Amino acid sequence: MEEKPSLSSALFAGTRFDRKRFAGDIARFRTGAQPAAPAPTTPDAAPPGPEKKRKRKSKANAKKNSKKKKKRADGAASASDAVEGFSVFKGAEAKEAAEEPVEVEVREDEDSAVVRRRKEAEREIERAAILRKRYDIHISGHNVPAPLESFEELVSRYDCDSYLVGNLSKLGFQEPTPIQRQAISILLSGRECFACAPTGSGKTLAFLLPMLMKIKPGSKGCVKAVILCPTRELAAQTTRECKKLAKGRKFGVKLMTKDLSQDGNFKDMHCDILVSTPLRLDHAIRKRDLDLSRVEYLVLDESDKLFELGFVEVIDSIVKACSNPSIIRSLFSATLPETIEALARTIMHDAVRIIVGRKNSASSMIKQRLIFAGTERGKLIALRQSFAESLNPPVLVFVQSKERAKELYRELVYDDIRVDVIHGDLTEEQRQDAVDNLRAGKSWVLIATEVLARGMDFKGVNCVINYDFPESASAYIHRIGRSGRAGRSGEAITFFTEEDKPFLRNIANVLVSSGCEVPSWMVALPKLKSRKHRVDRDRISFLTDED
Ligand SMILES: Nc1ncnc2c1ncn2[C@@H]1O[C@H](COP(=O)(O)OP(=O)(O)OP(=O)(O)O)[C@@H](O)[C@H]1O
Repeated sequence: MEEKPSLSSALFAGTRFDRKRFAGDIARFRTGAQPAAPAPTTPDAAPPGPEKKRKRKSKANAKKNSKKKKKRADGAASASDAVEGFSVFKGAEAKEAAEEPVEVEVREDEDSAVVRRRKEAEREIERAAILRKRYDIHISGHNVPAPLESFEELVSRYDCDSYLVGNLSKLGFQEPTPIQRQAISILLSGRECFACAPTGSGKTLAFLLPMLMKIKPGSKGCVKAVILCPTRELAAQTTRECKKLAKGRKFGVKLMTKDLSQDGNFKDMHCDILVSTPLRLDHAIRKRDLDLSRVEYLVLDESDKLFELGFVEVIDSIVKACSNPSIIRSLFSATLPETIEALARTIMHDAVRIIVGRKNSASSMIKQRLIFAGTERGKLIALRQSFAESLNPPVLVFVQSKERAKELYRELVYDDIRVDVIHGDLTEEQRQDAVDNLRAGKSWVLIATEVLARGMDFKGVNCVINYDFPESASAYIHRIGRSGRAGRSGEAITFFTEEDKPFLRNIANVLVSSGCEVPSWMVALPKLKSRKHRVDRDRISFLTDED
């Protein structure tokens, strides 16, 4: 509890007025209108012809005397008190010249231009609201840029390099997903954001694309962007995605491996974008003199997980090491617990909060089922039965600990299915092999602990089985979110025993909020104080050690 103030102060420090970042706001203040995009030059905006001028002159003369009087009354005060925006129009020279009728006309033209721009801004706001409604995007924050209508707007509105647009198309991304529509425009306008969008909805591209558009490939020893991920597997996956998107430009994209963290010579390394887990990055900062003072972008992916447990202090020191005052920080996750949100709400400066769909809910693409298996033995029988009836690989099976992962693997390895296992006791290579084997179809079933629950993108995982009941609603949402990604449908089966029954309510509520049916007694169960559900379970394995 002690860490929060220091973390937050570091995370959201640097709230001084940044002219570069708020150039849009300054422009708006100057014109008095609120254009979300540069005001188009329409024929209406052209200066009036001579005939029009003569007609206006007589009208203007009628008003002139009263205006003159008012001007004199305002006098010196208006000149000296002029705030930045007004001084543009109210310099001493301009005042003298305003005695002439033609200047009054100019002012009228200016007035109509202001009105026109205001109308344009209103239309822009309306258009943005329609887009947000269509894509179920909810925002809070002021002057939030309009969501993208299409990837083409990256060029027309933000002057995106053609190589990047080409890469999007090569990757098969035709339309931005809702989170991409909103988060990209916000980050490109130089604003910070914290974003919550369903699993598999394209959050990775939502932070990679603006990053690649804003930073320039540079020289040795200058890290410009840092992406923090809670697990090594996710960091490796994000590095791969980033390289694919950056193809054609000489960006140095580096994954913080164990070796790099312990022996890396960062001063001589060309590394524009660094992807890491918190502990490895912290180690490199402290022991290898990694300089992060010129980082322009900091992304905390799976941010709620990063803030959990022992990571808080580490994240705090990383955030402090990224000391560039113009840094743009963003937080992304499919779950945004109230504690993290409350922290961000009170202290994030000028950040926009984006929620796509309903906060903390499962992807609507997943068909979810809860199955009562009675006992631990019952779960093993139910699993085998389900594989016998229909095994539609790839399948992910989640258990609550590495011991149980090993036990279940020993059970299933004798069955006629291609099964593999991943947990924290394996080497980094073994873990990566397990992931690659599932991706390549060499294994059909992968037994996993929580290490695979966050962010991992296996195309076409058809089914997630929660062999062990998840410890919280957010763990459930992330686990089952390994299926039903990028618009595909998926299935999630969760076994529960007598021991899990008191904890069913939380998960049943997730099912209800994503439109799945559950028996009414489940949601009527009493609310528990503890949100975490950790059970000492009987061993899975019925084999003796000699077997
Ligand atoms: N605009 C797009 N059009 C089509 N597919 C996309 C688009 N953007 C991303 N994808 C694909 O969608 C899948 C899921 O994306 P991603 O891994 O970024 O999801 P996520 O929202 O980060 O999920 P999680 O919360 O589980 O981390 C990936 O396979 C990615 O290639």
